[in-house]
Amino acid sequence: MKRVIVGLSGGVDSSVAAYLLKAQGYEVIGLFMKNWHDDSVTISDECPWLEDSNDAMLVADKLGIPFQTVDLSVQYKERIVDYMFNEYEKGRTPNPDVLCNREIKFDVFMDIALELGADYVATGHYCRKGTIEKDGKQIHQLLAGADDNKDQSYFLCQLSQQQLAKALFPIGELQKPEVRAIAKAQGLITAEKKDSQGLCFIGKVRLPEFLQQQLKPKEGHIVEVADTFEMYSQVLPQFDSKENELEFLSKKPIYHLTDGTVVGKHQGAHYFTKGQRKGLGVGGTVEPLFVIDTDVKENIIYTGQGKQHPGLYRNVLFVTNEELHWVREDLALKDGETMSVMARIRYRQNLEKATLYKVNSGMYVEFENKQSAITEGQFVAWYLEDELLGSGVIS
Ligand SMILES: Nc1ncnc2c1ncn2[C@@H]1O[C@H](COP(=O)(O)OP(=O)(O)OP(=O)(O)O)[C@@H](O)[C@H]1O
Repeated sequence: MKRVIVGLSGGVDSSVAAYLLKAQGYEVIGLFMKNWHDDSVTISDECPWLEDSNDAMLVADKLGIPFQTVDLSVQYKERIVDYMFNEYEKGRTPNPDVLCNREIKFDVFMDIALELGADYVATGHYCRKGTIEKDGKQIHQLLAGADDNKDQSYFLCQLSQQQLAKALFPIGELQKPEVRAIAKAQGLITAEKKDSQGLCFIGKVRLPEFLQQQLKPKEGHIVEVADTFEMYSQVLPQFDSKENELEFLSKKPIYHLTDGTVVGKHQGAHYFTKGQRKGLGVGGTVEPLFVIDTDVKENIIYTGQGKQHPGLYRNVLFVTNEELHWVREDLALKDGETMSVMARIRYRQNLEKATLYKVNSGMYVEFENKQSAITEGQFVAWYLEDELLGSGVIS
């Protein structure tokens, strides 16, 4: 009998994942991980981890499976929390959920599971795994979940073939209402529990409060840039190669204090992210202000009025070789090669038509349509139909 360790979070999805595996005849063990140490960064009294671990235990009890808790707070602090602060400090916007899967759930947690004799690690993610044969080798595919509204393949975009080989996603073929119905029919106490917010570690705490614990406030200007501001010189230069054109288009414009009007003050440019609307505290404009860029060195936030402000839009982005990852290693582009794909630059964004251009120093992603708020530090992930092929950090 194959042994599976399920990451039981105390939510409905992993509860049902555990139930399904047991029904399929696996030997199932539930494992809850504690990510927070009470004296590391505080995340308010509202943090529900105790309640969650209790729910996970009750689910395991109901299903009649063994249950354990592991404390991964040290690794979590090193690999996720510190990285978060570092990235924000540099003016980039990290994605802790993607990282948590690569570094914790499918690494530290997976190693513990394998030591406990598991053949597989299962989670309650809405995605599917496919396996194909190519040149006599087994290749694992990361496929979108069947529920379009819930697909979480994006969060797993940094997984490797080795990690996928040991992963199972038991609820990937189901729709969320079906998952809830199963939980209800089985009398699992998580059946009606609200979905978690996505930010796997922040719990109920708000991001600005979290960041303020380590990043010191520093007053600076908020500048409004007019939508007539020339982002690029009016006449595009003549490009002698596609690569030069892509390089030019992938560069964000560099704004200066004098490129707009000072309209307010902020408490630290590193608390803000591109595309952000809330928290600027500047009223009286015809349309709301959006952050179009942050300059953490000069501590200035550049904003523009309205969602359509040209400063928010670009259609080319770049990923360095160091931050380029192929789930499908066998399809990795070589220098000079291109590929037509569908891509997204954030979770829940619709897939958009794009072309990948591999060059010596990294890879360009050129979208057919301009994208709003392409943000440094976030992940771009590319797909062919419902298969996620690879991903990279936007640089
Ligand atoms: N504290 C935890 N301990 C063990 N596994 C976890 C924990 N948090 C998340 N997981 C695993 O990762 C999966 C995805 O986590 P996420 O935080 O996105 O929750 P979710 O999609 O709301 O799922 P759920 O309803 O199971 O909480 C979970 O289904 C679970 O298998």
